[in-house]
Amino acid sequence: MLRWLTAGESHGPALVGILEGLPAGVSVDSEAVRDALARRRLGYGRGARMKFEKDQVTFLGGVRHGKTQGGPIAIEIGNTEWPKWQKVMSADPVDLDELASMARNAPLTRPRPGHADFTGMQKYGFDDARPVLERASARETAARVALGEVASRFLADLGIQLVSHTTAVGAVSAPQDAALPTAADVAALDADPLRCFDKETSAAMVAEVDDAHKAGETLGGVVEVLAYNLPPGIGSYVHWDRRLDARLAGALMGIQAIKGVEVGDGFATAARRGSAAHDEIVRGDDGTIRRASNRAGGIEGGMSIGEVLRVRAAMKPIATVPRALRTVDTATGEDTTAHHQRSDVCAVPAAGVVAEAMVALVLAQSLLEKFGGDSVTETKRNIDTYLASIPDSLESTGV
Ligand SMILES: Cc1cc2nc3c(=O)[nH]c(=O)nc-3n(C[C@H](O)[C@H](O)[C@H](O)COP(=O)(O)O)c2cc1C
Ligand SMILES: C=C(O[C@@H]1CC(C(=O)O)=C[C@@H](OP(=O)(O)O)[C@H]1O)C(=O)O
Repeated sequence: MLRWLTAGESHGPALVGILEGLPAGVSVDSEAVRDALARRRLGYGRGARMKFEKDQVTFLGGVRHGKTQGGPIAIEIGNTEWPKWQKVMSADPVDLDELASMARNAPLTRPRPGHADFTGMQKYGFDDARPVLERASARETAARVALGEVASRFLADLGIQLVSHTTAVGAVSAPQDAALPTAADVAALDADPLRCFDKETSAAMVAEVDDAHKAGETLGGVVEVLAYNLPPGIGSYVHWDRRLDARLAGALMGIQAIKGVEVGDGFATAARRGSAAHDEIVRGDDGTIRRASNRAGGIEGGMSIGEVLRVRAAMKPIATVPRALRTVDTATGEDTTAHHQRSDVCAVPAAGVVAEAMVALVLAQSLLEKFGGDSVTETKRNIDTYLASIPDSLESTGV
């Protein structure tokens, strides 16, 4: 079973991610993880911290000479902000008088609506939102992207490629019928300020971010993740928690600020009549069975069907709004406005990279559940044997 965990605070010394259950023989190194993390920092509308902070990557275990070894993989991502926060975020007790004199340590008692601040204080018994926001912060997604990159390398060894892109920022959306980007388009997507595949839409998104910034506002949007060459039969219809769509939805929903998930045409499908909603099974020119369309987004009955997997996640606008929202000061009881320092205006492009990482982890987990394997070679052999065992009468796309 593939499982993963992250630990660490936004301004602590480092984040740590652990991935357990990946076979041996996956090619990955620090540079690959650094590149993945650099992609997460991209995007028009991100805040000051993205410009001056660097992600310092160290493998602490599980990889030797550029190959996974089959044991747990531990990756540390150092926070370069740490020197400024050493006292405030020290694990060991510190001189309280010194701490009291530090502006950086002033208790955060004006909880921000849309964040975990207020309820986190209630729930964990804090009189300061600092410990809440330190762990609730999306800085943690750096650890997920690091682990997701290792999972992506495994998928690539099996011939499966992932692509993520931005389909909406605020009220600006890419055309519904726009062509889907493929693995060959990833460099172009990463070079686009919003990671949007449609140039005209991207320019409109830049203008939308500029406008929001000027108005002291923030923006959300929608990202899409595509998986190519996924074999049919990953996941299962037999039980709710084995459904691939359920797992993907949970993983995407588990990203900070994601408030909606769609598989395939999702909500649009709900408005269609049945005959225009599903993907007819037809015989292609080469004689194999395929789908006449892919409205389902590559999943039926909780299983991959061999068509392109397509999932979307909707992100709410950044909650630390410069035009500060109303709150109550928990120290004085007075009505006030929320705490605000620096913040992103829009982090949708970064959320796409995080969503891609979560999809990579879930697909790797579901593939390993079906095919197992202690080495990548063994997993690959098991996939090939399964595909070869499907009778001619059932041969379809992806087989
Ligand atoms: C990549 C990424 C970057 C984010 N950056 C910020 C930020 O700079 N400021 C902020 O207030 N929220 C930011 N967020 C969102 C908050 O972390 C999120 O709104 C908060 O955790 C509450 O959302 P929840 O109710 O879904 O947990 C970011 C989210 C992601 C995915
Ligand atoms: C640090 C990252 O994102 C942070 C996520 C975040 C939040 O509230 O989620 C708030 C901001 O942190 P700070 O308040 O320290 O500037 C972002 O910069 C990162 O993505 O690496």
